[in-house]
Amino acid sequence: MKPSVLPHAQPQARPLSGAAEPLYVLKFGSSVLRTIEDLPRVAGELYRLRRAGRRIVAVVSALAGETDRLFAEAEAVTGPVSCRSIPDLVSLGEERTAALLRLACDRIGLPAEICRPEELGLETSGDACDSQPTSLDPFHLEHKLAASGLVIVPGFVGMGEDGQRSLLGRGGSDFSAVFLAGELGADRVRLYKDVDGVFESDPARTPDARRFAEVSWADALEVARPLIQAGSVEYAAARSLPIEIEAIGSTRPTCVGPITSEPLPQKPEPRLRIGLAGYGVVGQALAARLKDDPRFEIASILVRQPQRTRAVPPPCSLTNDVGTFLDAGFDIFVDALSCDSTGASLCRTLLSRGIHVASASKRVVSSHLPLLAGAAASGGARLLYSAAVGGSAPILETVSRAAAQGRIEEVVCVVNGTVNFILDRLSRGAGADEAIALARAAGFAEEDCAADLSGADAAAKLRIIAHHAFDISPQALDVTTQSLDEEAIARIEASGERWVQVAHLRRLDGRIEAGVGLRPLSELPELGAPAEEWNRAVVTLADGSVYRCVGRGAGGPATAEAIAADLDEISRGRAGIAQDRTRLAS
Ligand SMILES: NC(=O)c1ccc[n+]([C@@H]2O[C@H](COP(=O)([O-])OP(=O)(O)OC[C@H]3O[C@@H](n4cnc5c(N)ncnc54)[C@H](O)[C@@H]3O)[C@@H](O)[C@H]2O)c1
Ligand SMILES: N[C@@H](CCO)C(=O)O
Repeated sequence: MKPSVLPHAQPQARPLSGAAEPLYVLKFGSSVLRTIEDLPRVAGELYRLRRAGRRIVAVVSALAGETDRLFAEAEAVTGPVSCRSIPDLVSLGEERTAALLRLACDRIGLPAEICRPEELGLETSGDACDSQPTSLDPFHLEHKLAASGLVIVPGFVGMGEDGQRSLLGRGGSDFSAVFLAGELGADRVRLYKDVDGVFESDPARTPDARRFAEVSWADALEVARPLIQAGSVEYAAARSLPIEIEAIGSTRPTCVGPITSEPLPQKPEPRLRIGLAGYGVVGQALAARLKDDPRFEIASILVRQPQRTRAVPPPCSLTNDVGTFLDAGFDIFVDALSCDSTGASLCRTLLSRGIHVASASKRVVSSHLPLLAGAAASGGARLLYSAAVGGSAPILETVSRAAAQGRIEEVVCVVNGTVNFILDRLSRGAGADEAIALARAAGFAEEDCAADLSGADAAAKLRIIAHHAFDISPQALDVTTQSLDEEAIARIEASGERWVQVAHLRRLDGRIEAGVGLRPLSELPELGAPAEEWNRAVVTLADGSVYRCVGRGAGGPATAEAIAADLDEISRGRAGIAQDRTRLAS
């Protein structure tokens, strides 16, 4: 059956200005954003893709049931009288989700902007509550995208010919996303659903339904009508625009595009088992983050004191015995320990046995990287450690991306959340002891806070950054440090200025100069204004091009998100994960 194609206006697709990074338009509807409990997984998916260097327009629907509730509320006021202004009320559902999602992004240190209906430039025609998009003026959207790389757009709403809000008809957020993708010339448009693609029939009712890897626009209109809004499929067909349909965390979207392939039976993927060492600030935040992720199961947790009460109930029993910890059997080891010797020895042993490792410990990674990389190579395992540097600020990814483009000349960064937090508070009149106590209470500081204050923590991170920037061994780098001691604090307080602990790497006379020092922020305009525990990095190449990134440098949720993205990466390469868990015992 051929789709009936609506007569949409078809302006030429325009790439966004300065479009270096691929642009993805993603849509999160009420099947994946049912309640506020679902926000962390959606924010995590956005974080994962931003970290991988994608620019994102994220279109959201109202939370489940919200649109019906708002229509009913409107009707309670209007009765049978037809009112043009119903979209003003009903579109609040999508605006609320956009604001909630931005909060969830902020919590994990992912900058995002919201493009409100009046700024979006999406014009519509037809009935106010069942309109068709006709054109897009992306001026504000482009501006916001250039500023943060992630723009959240309330779906389902546009502006009618009379300049008032209009609605795109039920399921219209799909249409918002596909239309924006088409008009912006996006590299991908993906609609996230609670099912992993398009099936012959609803897998909730027919569990053995087969799944399409590819389904044509016309066939999608036949088999996937309840899943994808028809208008968006018709628009995509008219523009020859492929649409991806997938569940969060999936690696195999259905492509709704030019062809239909034979559907295949679904094989559920077994969960990946995680051995989590450390159940403090980071370990507990990771357990909370993975609670509803069907891909992972925390199988074993190693701690110092199993009897202590924890704020996040552990998903399995805690042990302080390494043998018992290992006996549970797992595919991935997460190092969230404060004890370096235990962490280093477990990482090395497990990597050599083929167990993948995600580490949050800059001390372990900066001191043992060549050894650990060797163990990973011999065991055929992956070693990831994004969380060890910058918390959720994707500093290592940004540096690696820059290094792939050209010769790095300089890296200037803020990489210690605790010190940045303290200096920020000092500049706002707090006393040093109070600021340090607040940083500790927030879970930013190391077990021994002296490592933060002395610059040793930043120096360890700088060594890892240098490895990614200049391909040198972390241990080979000499780093000068300056301590935030009483004398420095007195000098900073007397200056009345905002100071930063800045870490830098610079090519100088054929060697790499590296240092961690305290400077007034006014001397470092390129750093912007990193507030509280936020970290940032500015990477400059020999040709003058500049790469930047920001994120929360410390704290449970941000650090756990970086680990979750590492776990996601491991899960995506799961073909390489051996299923023989007896390796642990050997
Ligand atoms: N807190 C942060 O903001 C943050 C951010 C990024 C990285 N990190 C790193 O993550 C790791 C954990 O940090 P945290 O803040 O969660 O620390 P934490 O002190 O809150 O927790 C440490 C955990 O390690 C366990 N532990 C310590 N020694 C042990 C031993 N010998 N055997 C078994 N268990 C042991 C403790 O019982 C505790 O569960 C550290 O390497 C830290 O540098 C922390
Ligand atoms: N103590 C560290 C934790 C993140 O590595 C900091 O404050 O930056």
